[in-house]
Amino acid sequence: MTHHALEITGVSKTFTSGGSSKLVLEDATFHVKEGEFVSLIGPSGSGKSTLFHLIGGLEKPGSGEIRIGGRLIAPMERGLIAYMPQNASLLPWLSVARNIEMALEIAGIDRKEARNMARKWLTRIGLERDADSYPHALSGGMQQRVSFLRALLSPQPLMCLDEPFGSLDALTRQHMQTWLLSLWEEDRRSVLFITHSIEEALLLSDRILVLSTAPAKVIREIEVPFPRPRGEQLWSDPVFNELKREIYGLLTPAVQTGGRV
Ligand SMILES: Nc1ncnc2c1ncn2[C@@H]1O[C@H](COP(=O)(O)OP(=O)(O)OP(=O)(O)O)[C@@H](O)[C@H]1O
Repeated sequence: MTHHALEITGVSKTFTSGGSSKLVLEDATFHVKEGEFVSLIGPSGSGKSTLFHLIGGLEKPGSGEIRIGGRLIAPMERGLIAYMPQNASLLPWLSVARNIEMALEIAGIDRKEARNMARKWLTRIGLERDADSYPHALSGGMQQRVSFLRALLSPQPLMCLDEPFGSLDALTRQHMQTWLLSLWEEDRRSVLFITHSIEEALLLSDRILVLSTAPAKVIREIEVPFPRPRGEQLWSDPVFNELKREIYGLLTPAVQTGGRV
């Protein structure tokens, strides 16, 4: 029997602090198929990062089930996803090359082979000359590339990317999107991707889940119809612009609150 890469069923989460409590996720239910690229788009504070923390075992769900590769995960069970947080999470005391080698060694590759592979990959992403630098010496875009590469080379079949390009300037972000797309289209890992950019979601995803304000629910599911490989030619596709308008409409406050302001 084949399993989905990720299945979230009826997941709720309430945060309690200082005597007050906030329901952040209510009965969240969705899945990511094997090899599928799914984006979550929703208002700020709707609970997207919280969802990732539950999947990654950093927080405990209040109720509901999370299955990764068909297996029900225990609350706070870690190590089952390749995770890339909002800010590049490189180990500052290791060189760029060592940061990559570590991901490979964790995947069970021996040190010598990891070293060769890291050099090869750094050359592929145009950072061969930075292999021995420390992360702080790299620009934000370069750090994000290394951080993405670490997630890509991690052994877990599901990658969860939390707004990986949010802190980059518009031009670097566009380069990173097409770069990620070309790498991803080669081996099609299962991806759950958080973004605030409608264009980014349309360019990258097979499916987009639009979330409501907290407590977050999936208010619309959009199958993105464009064939792959995709590229910047999409920007001028009329269907792209139609979908963009539709999602934009779903994210306006009036729709989000059901007419209540
Ligand atoms: N550990 C925590 N304790 C208390 N409240 C929390 C905690 N973590 C998150 N929250 C609250 O849960 C809500 C959802 O936060 P979350 O970071 O998941 O939203 P988000 O959709 O990822 O937002 P953004 O798009 O701005 O990154 C927010 O109101 C936040 O303040």
